[in-house]
Amino acid sequence: MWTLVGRGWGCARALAPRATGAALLVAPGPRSAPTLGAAPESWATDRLYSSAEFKEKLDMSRFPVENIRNFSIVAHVDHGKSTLADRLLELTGTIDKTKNNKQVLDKLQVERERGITVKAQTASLFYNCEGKQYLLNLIDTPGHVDFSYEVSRSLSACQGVLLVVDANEGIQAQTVANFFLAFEAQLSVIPVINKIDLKNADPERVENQIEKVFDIPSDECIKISAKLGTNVESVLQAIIERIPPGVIANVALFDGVVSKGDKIVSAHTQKTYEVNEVGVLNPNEQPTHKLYAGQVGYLIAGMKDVTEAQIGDTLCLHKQPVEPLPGFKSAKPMVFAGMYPLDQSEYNNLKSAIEKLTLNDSSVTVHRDSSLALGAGWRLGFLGLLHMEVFNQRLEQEYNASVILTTPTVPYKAVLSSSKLIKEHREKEITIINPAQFPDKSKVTEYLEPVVLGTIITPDEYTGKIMMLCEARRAVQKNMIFIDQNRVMLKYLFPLNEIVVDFYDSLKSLSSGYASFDYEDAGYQTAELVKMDILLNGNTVEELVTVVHKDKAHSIGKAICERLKDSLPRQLFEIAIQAAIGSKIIARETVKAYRKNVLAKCYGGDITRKMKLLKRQAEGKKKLRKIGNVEVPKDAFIKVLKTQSSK
Ligand SMILES: Nc1nc2c(ncn2[C@@H]2O[C@H](COP(=O)(O)OP(=O)(O)OP(=O)(O)O)[C@@H](O)[C@H]2O)c(=O)[nH]1
Repeated sequence: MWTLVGRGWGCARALAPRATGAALLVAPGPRSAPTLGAAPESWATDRLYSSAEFKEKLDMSRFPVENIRNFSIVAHVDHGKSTLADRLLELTGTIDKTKNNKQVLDKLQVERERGITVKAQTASLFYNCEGKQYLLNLIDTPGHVDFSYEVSRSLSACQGVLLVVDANEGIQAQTVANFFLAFEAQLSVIPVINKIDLKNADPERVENQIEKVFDIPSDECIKISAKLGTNVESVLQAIIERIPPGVIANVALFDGVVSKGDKIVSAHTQKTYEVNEVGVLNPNEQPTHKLYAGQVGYLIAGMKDVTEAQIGDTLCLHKQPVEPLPGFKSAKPMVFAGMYPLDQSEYNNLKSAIEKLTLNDSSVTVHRDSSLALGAGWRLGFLGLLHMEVFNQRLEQEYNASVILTTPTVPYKAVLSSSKLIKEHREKEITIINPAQFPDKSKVTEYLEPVVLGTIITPDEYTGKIMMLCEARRAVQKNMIFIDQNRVMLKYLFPLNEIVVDFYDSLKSLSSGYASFDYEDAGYQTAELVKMDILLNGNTVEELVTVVHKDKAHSIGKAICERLKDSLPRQLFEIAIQAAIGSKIIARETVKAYRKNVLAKCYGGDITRKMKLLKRQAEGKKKLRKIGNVEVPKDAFIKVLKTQSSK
């Protein structure tokens, strides 16, 4: 039996060009490294494992479980994971040293542009140590909080991690989060202090931080410069010595052999497929005909779309059913936003672009939605704000799509008291991802909002300002320790909606960029939530209904009214813009009456010019949405919907 550990980018790439039959990445592959795992014994050890000759003769049956190590590299953003991965690939001969390799595992355009890793990549390295040939499966991981789902997914396939820490910056918020993910998964953690070549590097200080925060003896830290390659060989040694041999890898074979032509069944869908191809990723797909227990590889079967290729699924031979292995926790969207085509005629193109992109990123949830002002569209769920931005950027870059993305919201819950509503929803506790569906207070026992446990690491001098920022965001302090003489680690419980829009930017700007932030899901807490309506001359604007915390209602309502005032054109009569909770008005702005005379500049009697101007005015009106007697241009909605903030 095999478990489907990841689909990865490699899989999606394979899916797209093949019109029929789908690629199923059973094992996101590692890149191979130097040593003669399966190479003919006559080969010199420095022979490149990237060579065609090696790949052709690759015989995976020659790697017993005790010679396999599955590991991930985890780190805070920019601490050097990808650079270390490049060096490991070079050192093991997987890629050519002479080629000035830079972030070989980062393949998406958005990754190269933003310098971040979004999708976990993997590579099989072959390494020769003291006469033994090892297969090291390296699973590179994203750096940003939003993608910690990819991190956990990678970790579940490993027995150990390299925890990379920048020798100058030291432990950052995400280092802490990643360490605990690995610790909880009971993995061996090898601390690697990187960038020791930097002028301001202070590896001893970082060693002490590691000992203090993670309780790892400082002499276990390996000090390297991934950029220059200094001491990277010791990392390979440590992988072999400190990480236990592993059976499970990214697409792990737990038992038996899988071969081309085998009939397999998915425990998740119960569908049967024929295996068209198996192999390893070296670094691209390299067919091997067979994969054996303990090995990691990929598999191509006739799966038609990603929903059939569930991460964590168990695959087994058709005639030998097994108990499914425990699956992986699926990613849970934490941020929801509306997405609409800029022009409705683009709806179908955008639909197909979203479908293709979600093939590659199944953690995005998609529900059809429509808005009177913005037309037909979708409500998408993302893992976090950066995830949302990256998705949007990929739509634009890879599919040339122009979209309107509305202000993100979080999933609230309501415990219902009205038996009619309970019957309607078939459950007592409902999740609300669309503010328009927020149930009235008279029908609920309580409302709940998602909370996260945030970790902030900052130089001491900014602590005061940061504490004020956190308090303004309704956060509750849980812990505060000095991790060395001048760095503080703060832990706060935040309502998710308070950090979803601009918390990270505010934190960065008030700490001159020095504070780092990470968060983990901490469930739900009771909250005094209210539904806020925006009215134009007494009529509710459905698009602008929001759910807000009672204490923030006034400031948010005021901000929306002001923005709407700035973006609404004057009309022939006065317009009252109001924010209301139930029948109570909490904010108001007024747009004065005005008549736009498009003919004002037409002196004399050129009738054709006058007609043209009147026609243009009429066309402009088509883009307006009438709310009561008030005409609202689409642009006004876009401005308000896109810039609303949680303050
Ligand atoms: N001086 C120095 N710079 C390094 C070293 N290792 C990495 N860097 C630089 O640090 C920056 C970030 O390195 P990456 O390898 O992209 O970091 P990463 O952790 O993979 O980043 P994410 O994918 O965004 O999480 C790059 O500009 C690297 O060139 C090192 O040992 N010394």
